[in-house]
Amino acid sequence: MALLEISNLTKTFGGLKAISGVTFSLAQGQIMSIIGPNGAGKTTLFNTLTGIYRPNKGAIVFNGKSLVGRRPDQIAASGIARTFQNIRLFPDMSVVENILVGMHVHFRQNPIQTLLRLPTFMREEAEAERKAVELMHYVGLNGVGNETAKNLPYGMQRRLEIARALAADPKLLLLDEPAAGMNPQESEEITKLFRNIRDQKGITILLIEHDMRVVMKISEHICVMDYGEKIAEGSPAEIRSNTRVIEAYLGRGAAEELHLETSA
Ligand SMILES: Nc1ncnc2c1ncn2[C@@H]1O[C@H](COP(=O)(O)OP(=O)(O)OP(=O)(O)O)[C@@H](O)[C@H]1O
Repeated sequence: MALLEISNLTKTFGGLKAISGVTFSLAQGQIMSIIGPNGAGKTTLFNTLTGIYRPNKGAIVFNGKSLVGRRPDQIAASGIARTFQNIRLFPDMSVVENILVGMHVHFRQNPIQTLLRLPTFMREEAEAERKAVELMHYVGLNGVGNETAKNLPYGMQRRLEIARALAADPKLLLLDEPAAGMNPQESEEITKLFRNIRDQKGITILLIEHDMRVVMKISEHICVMDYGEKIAEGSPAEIRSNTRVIEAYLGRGAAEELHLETSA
């Protein structure tokens, strides 16, 4: 059964169709990318999926339940976590505190327990901190638990965002341009991290990415958007040789280069 099924999804802003009748599905455990030129509607798709926008038409079914009309916090609690195109951390909080924020969707304490610092609260807090430190190590951040988030180098802030998303224990992870601003070595390392997240934690991944080396290396399936419409979908090899995708987005030179690199 598909974990996520999107059918005939449409989102307009005034007269502009940012998403126009898009249909695709994502199987449990799959890594899928959404690519396409600037303004194609990729981020709007994420914002519609996570309840920031309500679609004008269409259905979004996650884990057998409709998400249309549900609030972002309800959607997060149902198992969808995301990172953003522009990193959104709590800049003045520590690394561990930022990860703890990601866990709040599952905290069970009520305000009385918290205020009185009852044993249940203390136990849950200690357990949450232990889990936060574990996740910090998992994403490759070591010895920086007490550092203020804003003082971390850019690549480490990206990893921290991923740790915070994982802290919510998601079934589906949405990554919006996770390799943006990274050098080739950093993007290669982060690609490995995504594969580990899927292989070791069984988390399904949907990513928007402009770095075609990352996309072609990691994706099992690719969906291509242009002017709000899905213009193609398929395996990396199918997408690299799709004439419409080459014309709308990849360009002939880039497609040939990618073909040579991946067949080398
Ligand atoms: N809140 C909004 N109000 C009005 N128009 C919007 C809004 N959000 C997005 N748009 C428009 O919808 C279209 C799709 O934008 P979107 O950001 O989803 O594209 P994208 O594929 O993510 O682009 P990029 O690769 O540059 O991030 C664009 O024309 C954009 O200007």
